Amino acid sequence: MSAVEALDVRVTLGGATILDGVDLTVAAGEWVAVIGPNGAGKSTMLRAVGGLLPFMGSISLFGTPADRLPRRQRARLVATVAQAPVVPAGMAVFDYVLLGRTPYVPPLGRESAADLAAAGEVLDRLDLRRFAGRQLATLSGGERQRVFLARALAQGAPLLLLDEPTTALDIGHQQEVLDLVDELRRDRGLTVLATMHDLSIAGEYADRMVLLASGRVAASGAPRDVLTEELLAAHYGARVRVIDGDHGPLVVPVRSTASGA
Ligand SMILES: Nc1ncnc2c1ncn2[C@@H]1O[C@H](COP(=O)(O)OP(=O)(O)OP(=O)(O)O)[C@@H](O)[C@H]1O
Repeated sequence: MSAVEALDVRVTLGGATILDGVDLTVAAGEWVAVIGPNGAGKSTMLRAVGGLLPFMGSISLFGTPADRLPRRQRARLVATVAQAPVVPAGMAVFDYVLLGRTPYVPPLGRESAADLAAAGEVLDRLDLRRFAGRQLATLSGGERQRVFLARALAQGAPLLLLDEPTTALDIGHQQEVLDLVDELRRDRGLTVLATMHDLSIAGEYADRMVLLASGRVAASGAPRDVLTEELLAAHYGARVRVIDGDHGPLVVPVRSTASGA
């Protein structure tokens, strides 16, 4: 069964067509990276899959049409890390991560010992325990980004939607976070749909890629089929060399000869 099956998804915002008939399938346990230039519609696609905006067409999650999933049930299936999540003012890191357990807390009830343990375990795995009592607002951008991921992981959902999960992270933390997500994918069969701007990193971790351009799928397939010099020139206007890496193609930007010495 597919974790995500999106067919002919169309989104209009402010009178403009943002997604213009996008098809996207993600098999359970797969990691699919959505790439494409700024404004292509990557975040919009993730938000449609996550139920965060209205769309036309159809999206099914684990075989159930998304619009038939009650909110609470959807939250047990899909966890999203947005690009810039709204952070409640004055909230401590542990309490924020604990919000991930909301879909399991009975109405008017309190978090159980298991919920507290789940939040603590994620903090440990992301090496964030020392920040547990700190106010979220006092963390650095990269620390905060890992806390956002921690909250999503605490949700324990089988589908993880990541919108640019590594933008604020240094190279070591980028690898730490993506390796952890990959490990969870192997251990728990987690499915990952992620927008990613770093094409080499996307190619190393993703099984498949979908290249969006102007709200349509311009290419999709294995990283080596999508990360080609021709496609990247055509859709990003980028001069790059693509070289073979151990785990996928590596994309190296090349300076224009006209501006070189
Ligand atoms: N509420 C809105 N009204 C009008 N246009 C919108 C609205 N929200 C988003 N857009 C436009 O939709 C397009 C796609 O936005 P989206 O955030 O999905 O792009 P993206 O591919 O994720 O880009 P980036 O790489 O810059 O994050 C952009 O041109 C954006 O300006």
